[in-house]
Parts: sequence; structure tokens; C-alpha cells
Amino acid sequence: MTLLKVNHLKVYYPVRGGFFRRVVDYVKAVDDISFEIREGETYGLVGESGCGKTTTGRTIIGLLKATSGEILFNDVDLTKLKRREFFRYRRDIQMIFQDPYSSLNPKKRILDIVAEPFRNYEKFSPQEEKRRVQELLERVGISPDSIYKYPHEFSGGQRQRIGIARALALKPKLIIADEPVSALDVSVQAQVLNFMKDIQEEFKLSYLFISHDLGIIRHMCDRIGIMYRGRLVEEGTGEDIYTNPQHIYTKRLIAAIPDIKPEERDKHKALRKEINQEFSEHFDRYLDAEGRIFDLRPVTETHKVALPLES
Ligand SMILES: Nc1ncnc2c1ncn2[C@@H]1O[C@H](COP(=O)(O)OP(=O)(O)OP(=O)(O)O)[C@@H](O)[C@H]1O
Repeated sequence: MTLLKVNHLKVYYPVRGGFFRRVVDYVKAVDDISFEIREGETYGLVGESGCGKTTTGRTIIGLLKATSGEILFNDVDLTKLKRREFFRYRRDIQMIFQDPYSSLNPKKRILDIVAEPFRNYEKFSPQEEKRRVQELLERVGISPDSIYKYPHEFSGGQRQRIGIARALALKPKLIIADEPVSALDVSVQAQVLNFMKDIQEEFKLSYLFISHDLGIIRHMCDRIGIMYRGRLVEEGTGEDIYTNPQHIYTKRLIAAIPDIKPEERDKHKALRKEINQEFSEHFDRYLDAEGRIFDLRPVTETHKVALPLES
């Protein structure tokens, strides 16, 4: 069953200039993308910095306004809802942010941080609220006795777990995780990622997982969308993308993953050089006359790619 369907979404930021601060141009941060997330699925958006991943996530959760297109959540178009109606649906979509150092208010106690969604949506008594917060903290591996502590008293990994507890408070259906581990030490990253996988089944969650790191995306995601310049250039399962990448940009992303086996280092280096050369020489074949990327077309049932029309 489809939980979220993004249809031809565009998000443009106006660029103002001149004496009257008129709109002189637009940054086309997200430029006509479509994808869907099914119940219980993890869909990964990957691409280099500035390709529009964060803008996509923030628009779905209502922090930014769509320029055009639809965001269907359980068949309801969130872009058409009035503020109050949107607020009702919004409880089923929560977000985990990149930086656990800045996403938790340093002046608030853990109790107040994790209870925030309850205070917005439920009217629990203080005792009930405290009990539920403690239960959530316990589930994410934080001592329930910590409720009166402040964020700075925890490590990065623990803070991200507190962020996850807050996101889980209302038992959402979809969590948007925007680079959830990139601010953490590598040793802690795996713990947090595995923990996110563990709770997925228990809470029947779907994830939109945003990252610039294709290795992490592959580990976490059932299906992957490759973003470039505000467009999706390829979409498929991890298997499709890794074993049979079609788009030159996808090949370049894969070639950029550091080689792990020392004996394969030279081979990998040569491949990377070849792909980078092909990318710089032939990328314009993948754009139309106005520099736009073509629409996705099917390669197989699960795999789609934006290839030049003549190929
Ligand atoms: N408030 C804004 N005003 C104007 N342009 C913006 C604004 N926010 C983002 N952009 C531009 O929109 C494009 C997409 O940005 P976005 O942050 O969505 O990309 P991203 O893939 O998430 O990158 P990163 O991983 O660096 O956050 C970039 O070119 C960025 O410079």
C-alpha cells in the first residue's frame, strides 16, 4: 500500500534583486520530481550537496511551501490543506534532523523536549506525560532517570536517540530522516542506523532517508532515488542501482565510494578516472536544450532512469 506519493513536485526559491527587491529569478531547488513510499518501506534520496534533498524533505513535512505539484499522504493532498487541517495530518509525519547538537533546545530538559509532541496534540496529565516520556526513553536506550537533564549532558549518539524518542512520541507512520548520522562519529553511526532499523518493524514505520552517502543509503533503503540538480535521474532497488547503474551521474556516485579492499585500489582508481572523464565529456547528452534532465523511463519493473531520448 502506498503511504506517500509525491507527484511532479516543484519547489523554487525566489531570488530578489534591484532597488525594489523584486523577484528576478528562481533557484529551482526541486524541479519536478515524483516518487512514492510504501507502508513499511525505506526510500532513500541520495545526491551531492545542493541537489534538493533537504528541500524535498522539508516540503513534505510542511516547513516549506511547494511551488506546484502534489504530496499525497494516504491519498490526501497535503499541499491543498488549510493550516489547521494540515496540523492534524502532520502528527503522522515526523522528522529526525541532521545535527543532534542543534536540533534539541539546549535550554530545555529532556522531559520537555520529548513531551513536546504530546503537548501539541494530546492532553495528558503531568504524571501520564512523564510516564510516557520515560517509556520512550527506555525504548531508545536512554535511562528514564535522565528526564531532568539537559541535552549537553549527553553524547552525540545519545542526543540523536533522544531526537528519535521525540519523533516516535505520537507513533507516526512516516519519519523523514535528513542526514541523521552525518554529524556523528563513524563508530556511533552504525549503532544509530541499526537502531532505526530495529524500531521500524516494531512501530510499523516508513522512512524517507536522506543522505549524500550512498553506502549508508544502500544499507538502510529498500529503494533509492538518485537526485541531481533538483531532478531524479535514476530510481531502483539497491541491487538495481549498485549492480546495474544506468545514469552517468549514478555511476560517478558509486565510483566515488572509497574502496575497501587494498588489492582493488588500483582497479577502482582507474574506473573512477574513466567515469569522471565520461561524466565531464558527455553529461550534456543527459540534458535537454534548456539544461533540464529528462523524465524517468523504465529499464525494468523496479528500475527507472533519465536517459537521453535518442538512446
Ligand atoms: N532559503 C533558500 N533560498 C535560496 N536558495 C536556497 C535556499 N535553501 C536552499 N537553497 C538552494 O536550493 C538548492 C537545494 O538545496 P538543498 O538544501 O535542498 O540541497 P541538499 O541536497 O539537501 O544539500 P545539503 O546536503 O547541502 O543540504 C541549493 O542550490 C541551495 O543553494
